[in-house]
Amino acid sequence: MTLKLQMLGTGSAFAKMYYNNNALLDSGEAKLLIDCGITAPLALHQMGLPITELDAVLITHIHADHVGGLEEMGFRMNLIHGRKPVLYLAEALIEPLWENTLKGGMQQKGMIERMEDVFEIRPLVPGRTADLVPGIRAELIPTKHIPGKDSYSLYINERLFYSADMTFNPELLNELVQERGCKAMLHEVQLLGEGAVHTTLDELLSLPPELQRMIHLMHYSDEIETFQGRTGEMKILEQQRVYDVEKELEV
Ligand SMILES: O=c1ccn([C@@H]2O[C@@H]3COP(=O)(O)O[C@H]3[C@H]2O)c(=O)[nH]1
Ligand SMILES: [Zn+2]
Ligand SMILES: [Zn+2]
Repeated sequence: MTLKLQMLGTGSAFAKMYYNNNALLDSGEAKLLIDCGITAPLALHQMGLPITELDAVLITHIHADHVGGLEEMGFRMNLIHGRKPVLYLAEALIEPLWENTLKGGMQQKGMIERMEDVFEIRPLVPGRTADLVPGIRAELIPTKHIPGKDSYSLYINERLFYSADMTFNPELLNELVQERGCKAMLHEVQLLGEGAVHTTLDELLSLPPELQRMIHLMHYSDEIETFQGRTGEMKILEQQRVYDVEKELEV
């Protein structure tokens, strides 16, 4: 079973040269979308991938570059295709995603009163590996991003770490490699400024070279071109390129 990765976008929240940092994982048997930001429907359209081809969506946290495309996804799937998209998310995100994000645009008296009326909700328990779609299982790992807002990274198929949005956590990265057999890391990076809510390039460059070699950078700002050749042993994920995870991303 070959796991393929295609980033719909590799941009940070306010990037204008890249779509939102949302990922398509294809196991050959099923397709999982990780996060569905504002630009995700447009990116999928440009990739020529119908939303009906997605077997499930997993949400890591509630920022618009990670959930801003769910209203369109929900309405199109239900109103045009007569299907509820499968939505995986931590139990702690279910209520705020509906009450604070989706309800405003999607609630319709007598027709759509709850998120369950437009999505097939599949709650995830952090720390427990769940079978998401055929060929893809994942464990939610609570990570620090915005104080007071829940946010989760992913450990996929006991070999691939997906940071989502998080501040620097070298202990976690070391533990994943040394104790859990991690073979590749897709990691967000903030290129400029202090890392208040993200992980900075300088922080990642402080990691040992052998760990850096496992890291592929994503969720970056428009300045990324000026950082070519300045990312140590780390590579920069290319937007919409299809990667064979084992052959091209694992060390
Ligand atoms: O305390 C805060 C809260 C938010 N922000 C910005 O808003 C963005 C929201 O999406 P993001 O998580 O990809 O990136 C965040 C940052 O760019 C910030 O800089 N500091
Ligand atoms: Zn983000
Ligand atoms: Zn965020």
